[in-house]
Amino acid sequence: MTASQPSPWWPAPAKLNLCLHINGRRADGYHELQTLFQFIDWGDRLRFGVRRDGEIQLSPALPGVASADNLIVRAARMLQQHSGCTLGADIELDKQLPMGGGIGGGSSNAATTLVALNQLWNTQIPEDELAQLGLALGADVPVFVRGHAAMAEGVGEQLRPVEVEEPWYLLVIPAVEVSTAVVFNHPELPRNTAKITALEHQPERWVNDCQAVVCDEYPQVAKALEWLLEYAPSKMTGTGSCVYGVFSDKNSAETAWAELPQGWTAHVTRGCNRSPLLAMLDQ
Ligand SMILES: C[C@@](CO)(OP(=O)(O)O)[C@H](O)COP(=O)(O)OP(=O)(O)OC[C@H]1O[C@@H](n2ccc(N)nc2=O)[C@H](O)[C@@H]1O
Ligand SMILES: Nc1ncnc2c1ncn2[C@@H]1O[C@H](COP(=O)(O)OP(=O)(O)O)[C@@H](O)[C@H]1O
Repeated sequence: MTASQPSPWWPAPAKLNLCLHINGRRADGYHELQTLFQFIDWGDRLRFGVRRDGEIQLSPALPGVASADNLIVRAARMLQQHSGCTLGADIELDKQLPMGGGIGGGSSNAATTLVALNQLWNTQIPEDELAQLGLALGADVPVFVRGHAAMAEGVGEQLRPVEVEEPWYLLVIPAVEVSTAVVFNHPELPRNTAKITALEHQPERWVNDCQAVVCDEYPQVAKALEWLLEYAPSKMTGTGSCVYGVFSDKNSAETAWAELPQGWTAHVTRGCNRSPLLAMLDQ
C-alpha cells in the first residue's frame, strides 16, 4: 500500500488597487470606477479534500462570519449548483489577511475555491464562466479568478489585463475594519473624476478617490499614511483600511519597516502581475 500524497496548499493572494478613480454614480447607487488591480506575493492558503457525500465543511471558522456566509462555502456551493456536481469538500483555511482591509482576502478565498474545486471535481467550467459566477459573490472575485493584473471599469466588472511595474511594497495594516458600503455612501466622496484613456501607462495620475473620506473617518488610517509618506510615495488600497508605500527594491522597503512604530503591523511584499494562483495551476 502506498501512502496518499498530502493535499497541496492553494494560494489566495491579496491585491492592491494601484488607483481607484470614481467617475460617476448609477441610478442603482453603484459607482462607475477605473481601478487598477495588482496582486502581491502575500496571502491566505487553502487546502481541499474531496468528499463523496456532497457536504462542504470549512475549518477553522472565521470569527464573526457564519459558515453559510463565508465566501469559501458560498463559492463551493455555487460551483456545485452550477455544475450539478454531487461531490463535496473538506476545506482548510490558513488565514493571514486582515478582513475589511481593502486587500480582497474574502474575494481571493472565493476565487481560489472556484478554481481549485473546478479542477479537483473535474467540473471543467471554462474561465470566462467561472469569473462570471464569481462576480455574483463580489465585485473583486473575477480578477482573482483570471489571475492577471488588470484595469477594471464599469462597476468593476469590465477587466482588461495590463502589465505594470512590479515594485516592492511596505503594506501597513491599521487595526480597523472599513466597510466598503459606508465609504461609497459617504456624502463627501468625490464622484466626478474624468475617465482617463490608457490610465495604466500614467502612474503619475493614479489616485484613490476614497482616501480622503476614509482618512477623515478613521484617524488610524490617516496616521499610517502620514508615517509611510516620510519614506515613499504612498496610497490607500481599495476602500481601506490598508495603506502601502512603493519602493524600487526590497532593501529600502525593509529599512522603512525596521522603523515601524511599536504596536503597528506591516508586511514587505512584492507586486505581481501574474497571480501566485496561476503559477500554481501551471505547475
Ligand atoms: C471598490 C473595491 C475595489 O477593490 O473596494 P474594496 O472592497 O476592495 O475595498 C471593490 O471593487 C468593492 O468590491 P466588494 O467589496 O466585493 O463590493 P460589493 O460587495 O460588490 O459592494 C459593496 C457595496 O459597495 C458599494 N459599491 C461597490 C462597488 C461599486 N462599483 N460601487 C459601489 O457603490 C455598494 O454600496 C455595495 O453595496
Ligand atoms: N473567507 C472570507 N475571508 C474574509 N472575509 C470574509 C470571508 N467570507 C466572508 N467574509 C466577509 O467579507 C468581509 C470583507 O472581507 P475582505 O474581502 O477580507 O475585505 P475587503 O473587501 O475590505 O478587502 C469581511 O468583513 C467578512 O465579513
